[in-house]
Amino acid sequence: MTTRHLELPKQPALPFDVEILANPSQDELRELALEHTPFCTRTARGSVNKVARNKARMAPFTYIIDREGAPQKYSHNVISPADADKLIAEQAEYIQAKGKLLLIDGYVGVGPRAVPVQWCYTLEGANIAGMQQILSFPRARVEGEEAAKQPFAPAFRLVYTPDFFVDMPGRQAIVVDLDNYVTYIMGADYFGESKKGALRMLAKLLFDQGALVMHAGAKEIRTEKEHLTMGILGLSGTGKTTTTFSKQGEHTLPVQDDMITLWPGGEVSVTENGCFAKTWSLTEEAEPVIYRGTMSADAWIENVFIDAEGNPVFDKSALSPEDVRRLRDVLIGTGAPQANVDAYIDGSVTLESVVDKGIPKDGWDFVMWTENGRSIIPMSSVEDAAVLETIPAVYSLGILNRDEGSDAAMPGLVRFTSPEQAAGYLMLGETSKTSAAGKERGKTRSPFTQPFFPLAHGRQAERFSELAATFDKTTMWLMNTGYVGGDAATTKAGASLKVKIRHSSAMLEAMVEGQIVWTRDPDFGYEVVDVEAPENASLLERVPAEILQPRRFYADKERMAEYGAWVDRMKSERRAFLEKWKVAQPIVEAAVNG
Ligand SMILES: Nc1ncnc2c1ncn2[C@@H]1O[C@H](COP(=O)(O)OP(=O)(O)O)[C@@H](O)[C@H]1O
Ligand SMILES: C=C(OP(=O)(O)O)C(=O)O
Repeated sequence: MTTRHLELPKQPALPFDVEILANPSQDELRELALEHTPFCTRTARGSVNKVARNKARMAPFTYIIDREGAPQKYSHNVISPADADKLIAEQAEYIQAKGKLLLIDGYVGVGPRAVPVQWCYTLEGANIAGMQQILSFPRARVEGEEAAKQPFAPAFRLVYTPDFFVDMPGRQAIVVDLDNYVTYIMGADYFGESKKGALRMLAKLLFDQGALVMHAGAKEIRTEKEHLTMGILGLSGTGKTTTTFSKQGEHTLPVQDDMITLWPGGEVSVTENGCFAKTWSLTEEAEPVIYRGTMSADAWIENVFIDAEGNPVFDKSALSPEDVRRLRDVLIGTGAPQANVDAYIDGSVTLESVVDKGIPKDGWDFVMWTENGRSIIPMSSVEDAAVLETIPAVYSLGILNRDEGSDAAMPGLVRFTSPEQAAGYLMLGETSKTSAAGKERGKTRSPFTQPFFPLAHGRQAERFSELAATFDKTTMWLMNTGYVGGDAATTKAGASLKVKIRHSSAMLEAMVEGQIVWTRDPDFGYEVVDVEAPENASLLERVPAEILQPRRFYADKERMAEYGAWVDRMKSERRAFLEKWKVAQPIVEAAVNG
């Protein structure tokens, strides 16, 4: 297969008359961060942690410049060119007044489909620059040593001023210029805006060139005969990173944990030279690569709780009044109301009075540490990583749905029976909201699990259908990485089941090895593991039958009425969602009835 080279836009010269600090070393960036980034400290392990105001990406404050007066073309909020120009001019004044700009030149992707990107930060963003330098591919690797000494010609630019507050909702704005491939980030201080800023523009650029950038991890599967790629889509927090790094026998090599690009013929290209991993409940035993990377001296971490001795703590939840006293300046400096902080310290307000079922009331978020702590892990520390320049074609594509709640009835593993059915479920992008999505809980649907796809979401379904028609035989599947019949609160009492990482890994392994005997689900027409088939006995030793077929769980617990209500509701909600996006009728029918 010949790889077509990309048509790339070209950025004009930098429009700022300031001192440029171009491509400092990691050590220099660490020193700059410790000096200029607020609430950035060195941990006892030697790593650098930043406590940020934003604990997640801010979709409501992200605006695409709409030059045609056609907001329906985009999936994000839009902003008029005049309003955008005003914000961009104010940001330029801020940069002039600061007098210095840090540049990180690098690539999104590697090999012939790599896109050159210039990330620009005022000095308070030095930690973000340090993290971004690791996740981007270095010029020398893409261009070769000699060419990398020549002036850089970026196709995309990001201008990131974390502490420049604007007169907009939330005092922040992420302004996306998809016509000129520049993103301006003002008043946000979360690293995810930096990486997703470039990846969002990549999604537009490559969509126009016939591909689909997917919110998906990937792993390479090596059998004696073939090398193949498995793509794993999922909303934030559903398990892409965990599944990418879990092992299925000795034959799986991690490729990417967040975004891949799918091309005609099932060709795959990569985007990042590492990952921005979650650290919540991290243990060495369950996630050795992420744990060791996070604990290493040269790690960049964000929003991780650091104890009084300077050590990272990954399962911190409620803060005690003593914790809050110690962290008073950090908490107030990152947005906690001072009066509330002091009332908590002096004991006039208690945890129980401001937290309801684990969710803090407005103004009291600071009493519960965020579950969206993060760490940057370079691909170079992933010992068994695949060769990223040459990724084999996709042969297996799945979607993760972290189901949760009394009506969590998605089977542990589903195999789709037609490309239309798979396209429908990908378009539905179902999951239960996770910590990474902020305070919101409950079921959500996000087309292709990709809320930051900038063009109208329906276009993802169209493009996917076109691409799927060019794939070789590709297995498409869904895994529930959450619960059956309940949530964490009900699992201990046996009223629900948790789909554990080892269960998911066992199901994936059996599927990769082609060992599973399937049976048709009577309600939805997709296939599930046949728990009666003797060929599936070894999988059943590792995964409960009630996870493989949740209908059995509801039957055992005499909850079939609930199960029946779930089936009816899913059918009508799924149909309504797909019809709202004007998805083609054969896809709607295949997703609803099989
Ligand atoms: N069955 C499972 N599969 C994958 N992750 C699971 C599972 N059960 C629990 N988890 C936990 O859920 C979280 C998933 O997060 P992560 O893999 O970072 O998601 P993503 O990369 O999609 O944002 C991890 O903390 C992981 O330990
Ligand atoms: C960083 C993000 O994605 P993920 O949680 O999938 O890493 C994000 O959506 O901001």
